[in-house]
Amino acid sequence: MMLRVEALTLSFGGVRALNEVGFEVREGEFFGILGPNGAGKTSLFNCLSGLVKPAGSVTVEGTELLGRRPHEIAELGVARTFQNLGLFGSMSVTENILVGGHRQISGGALSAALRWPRTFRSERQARARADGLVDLLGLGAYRDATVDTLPYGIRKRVEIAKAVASGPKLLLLDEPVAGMNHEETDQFVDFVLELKDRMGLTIVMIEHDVPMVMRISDRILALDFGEVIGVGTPEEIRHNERFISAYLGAPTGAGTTAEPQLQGGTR
Ligand SMILES: Nc1ncnc2c1ncn2[C@@H]1O[C@H](COP(=O)(O)OP(=O)(O)OP(=O)(O)O)[C@@H](O)[C@H]1O
Repeated sequence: MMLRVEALTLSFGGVRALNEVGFEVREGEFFGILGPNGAGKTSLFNCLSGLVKPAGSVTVEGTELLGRRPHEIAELGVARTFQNLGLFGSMSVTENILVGGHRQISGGALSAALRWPRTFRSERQARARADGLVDLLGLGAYRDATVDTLPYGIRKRVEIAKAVASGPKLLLLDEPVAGMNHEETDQFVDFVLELKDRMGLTIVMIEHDVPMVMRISDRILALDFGEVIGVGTPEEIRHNERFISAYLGAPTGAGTTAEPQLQGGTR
């Protein structure tokens, strides 16, 4: 199992942000996380990336993550993007990717995808590697562009390129299409699915755009008030009564499907 979360519980004072949360993500899955504001999605990601200290267990391919520091978790092959762009705006696309790839790898999915030799150490080689990633991700036209000058959708791609430059096996995407228009969102979906295939990634994604999550995910975890209210295929979640009422704020009649009403995810 790529990711196994068991009895994850996190409190802030009297607020229980996560309550006995458990689920599993299989290798190669695209796993979406949905829930209204305050459901605990960001808290969950913060647990997975070592930013907070919950109770419970989180294992990646059998290795316990809880108790490890964020850089140790990154070294175990877990990469993350944030809601706000984590880029150096005055640096070029390639320079940003070089920063992301500072954790040198000598094998793994990225090397395989780009056919790199097993050991690859020098600055020149690191640059060649970043160039390869730029091409792989269709960012060639922007290679030397300063990040601040690029459209938002492209900057988001650069951020993801930076996150995967270290050759992770598990990628955590935190609201990647927030702030994108429909066209940018569609392009992003194509981009991220190709990236996943090319690099053999497992992806876990938080996103408020319910139709997009339904479209892209193999399976979905639905959270509300820090608890799991459903895990299943998009079709199963779409018909899950607890999920529907969490989004609409009231119980709904039999046969109702959530999707037409679900655009924002706010209560
Ligand atoms: N640092 C904190 N201090 C106190 N309470 C917090 C903190 N972080 C989160 N919470 C609370 O924990 C609960 C879960 O919040 P969280 O941010 O994880 O939800 P979310 O699903 O990511 O929401 P959103 O969609 O708005 O980002 C909320 O009640 C929130 O107010």
